[in-house]
Amino acid sequence: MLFQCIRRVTDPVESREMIEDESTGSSLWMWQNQRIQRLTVTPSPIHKVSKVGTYRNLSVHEPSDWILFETSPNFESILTATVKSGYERAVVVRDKGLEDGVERVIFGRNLTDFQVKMTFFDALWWAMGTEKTFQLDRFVQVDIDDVFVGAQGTRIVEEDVRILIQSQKSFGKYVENFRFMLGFSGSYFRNGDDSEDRGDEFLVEKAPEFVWFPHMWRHNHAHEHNFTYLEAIMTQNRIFAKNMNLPVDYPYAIAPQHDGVFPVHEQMFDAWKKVWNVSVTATEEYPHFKPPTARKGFIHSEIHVLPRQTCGLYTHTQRFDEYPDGFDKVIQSIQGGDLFFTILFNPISIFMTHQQNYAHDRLALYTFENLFRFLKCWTTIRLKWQDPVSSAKLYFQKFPEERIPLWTNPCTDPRHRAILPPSFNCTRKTLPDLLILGPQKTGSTALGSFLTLHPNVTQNTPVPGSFEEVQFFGGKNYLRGVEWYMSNFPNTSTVIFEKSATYFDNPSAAKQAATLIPHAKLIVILQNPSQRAYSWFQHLLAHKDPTAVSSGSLLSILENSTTSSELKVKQRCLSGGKYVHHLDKWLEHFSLQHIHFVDADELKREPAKVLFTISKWLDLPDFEFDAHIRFSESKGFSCRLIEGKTKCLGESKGRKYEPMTDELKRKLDETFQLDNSALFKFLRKNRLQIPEWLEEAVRVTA
Ligand SMILES: Nc1ncnc2c1ncn2[C@@H]1O[C@H](COP(=O)(O)OS(=O)(=O)O)[C@@H](OP(=O)(O)O)[C@H]1O
Repeated sequence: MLFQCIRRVTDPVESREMIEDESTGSSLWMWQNQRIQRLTVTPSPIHKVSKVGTYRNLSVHEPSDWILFETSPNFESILTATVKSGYERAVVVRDKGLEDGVERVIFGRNLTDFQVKMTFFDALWWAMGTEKTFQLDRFVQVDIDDVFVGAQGTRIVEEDVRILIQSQKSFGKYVENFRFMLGFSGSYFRNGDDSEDRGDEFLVEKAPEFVWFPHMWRHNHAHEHNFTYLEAIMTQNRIFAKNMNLPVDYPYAIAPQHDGVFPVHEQMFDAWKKVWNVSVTATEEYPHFKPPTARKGFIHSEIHVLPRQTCGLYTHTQRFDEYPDGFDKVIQSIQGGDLFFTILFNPISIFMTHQQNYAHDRLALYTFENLFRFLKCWTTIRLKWQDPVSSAKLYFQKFPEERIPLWTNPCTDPRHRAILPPSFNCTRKTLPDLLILGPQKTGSTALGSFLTLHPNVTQNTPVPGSFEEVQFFGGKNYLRGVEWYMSNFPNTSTVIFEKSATYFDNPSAAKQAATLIPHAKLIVILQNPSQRAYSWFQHLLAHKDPTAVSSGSLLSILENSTTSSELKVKQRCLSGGKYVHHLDKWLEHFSLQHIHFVDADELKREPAKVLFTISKWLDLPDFEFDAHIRFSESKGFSCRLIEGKTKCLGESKGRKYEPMTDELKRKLDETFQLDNSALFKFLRKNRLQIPEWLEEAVRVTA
């Protein structure tokens, strides 16, 4: 409620309490504990989806707990109640802002009533200023899965098919171009009694009336099979479709029980593409079956996965009186309940139904006819059908942020674990416990190599093409999926870590890492950002980066960058050093207790001490790092001692180059001044060790 400070007076006519807002001095008056008889959507610029002029009479059993507003030239009703005495008052009022210059929409009640709820969303869209761009089109697709699957006595017969065709035509009144989409597993064709077999035959005779899409040959669970087998059974289904002249016009398929779509079974995706050229599917499982309102889409391996909705009907719901919890639940869901709002909120709704819902009492036809009618009656939205390829295009245009999936750990979710291919071995540890985030050029390789000296610690197997790093989160490898990520880690019970110095300043890495490995610990190395930038520039020179080479110096890049390649070099040199800026992202997803900071200078100076602290933090048994790390005079850095031999990092780590000029150092220190001071404050506030270089940097600029 907007109003907190109120004055009560008693209305002599209705003996109800009238309340005046004193907190703002507003002249809005309201009535408490009202019973209302009718609700009418009043003309107003705010209504977008609610159809103006529609009204409904409320039952006498409705509670008398409504708060109503008195309208006036300053406050106009946008949803009007008629009360017993015949007076009209506002359930939702628009404050035109004439008193204090602020326009508002004020609700006197919670959002349980669907008209109030619709008005609330209209008001939200209005407040966000979306009224001009607001789209009223809603695309609806009704899939009838398993048109041939079902036990005898549950299946459709010829008459059901006739009614289905009629309904498809009559639904066209509400949904432009409406077509039912029929999913088939050919092996079950003519698997019923005589009348049901005739039903199947008739459906195939009438095949061109519908849009068809494949499941498997039988009701196969994809996760149980490899590519070869999946290819074979899909091909069988394809031959069936060809022999029966089923028009499979769109590259759309549905996996039985969504098995193989999420968690992704790569081999099913490959077989789909090879046999059916599939580019669109839908699932209820991403990111998870529950809650249905949070379902999303994603694109993987060029297949567009759209979210799929349930409509309260399942294979066992064939008759009105058998509906679990009573059929009233479905009616409530249609009449301003979940089903109604599913269509309202989603630009594209793909509903799953089954053949059985169109047999016997034909509950699906009842449900959708009433749902479409109800929507048509109460809203201004335009219901349409379009093919799944167009829907996928539209969906990912509207929600581009959903294109890249957010991988979860299927092994920790019983529902997902049950449909995992055997290649996902959840009995062994497959994901890292620790990430060394970098940033780049801070000594992350040295730290990782020293850490592997501990017998209870293992690193990922080296990945070719990315300096041995996995570079999964926030990078191209992320698109290769969880199974690929897991394949980089050995089967071991020790602490597993990977270091990808690209993670720290990547904008997507924190969220992706937290979604897959929420309990992982993280290490961040704090290197003087000026030194880090210079080291990165040396790295570019060593790799003969044309922009770095032609610029002549980092100073020139900092001062004169204009071209996009120069700006990119500049950004790459500077970005990683903006510690607090990037840390904010990681701290959105991980607690500070999960993050350990290493001073890069200390790592160079006293690596064994740094490693000792880390092993304590990781709860590892004591290990004498001292005895396994030696300083190499020729390298100028500490190296591992393995079987008596000094093993230093390669030439690209600990390069020999001229030190920074004073001028460049000044310029860089100046550039990082604010970032350094933010890092200093952050560490001090959280009682974390402040590196000497940072103390110095802040002192100099203070
Ligand atoms: N023990 C040891 N051996 C070799 N190098 C060491 C060591 N400790 C820290 N360093 C410093 O590490 C810098 C390279 O950092 P990274 O490994 O994080 O670089 S990378 O981003 O992974 O390429 C590298 O930067 P450059 O000196 O510019 O080559 C080193 O300064």
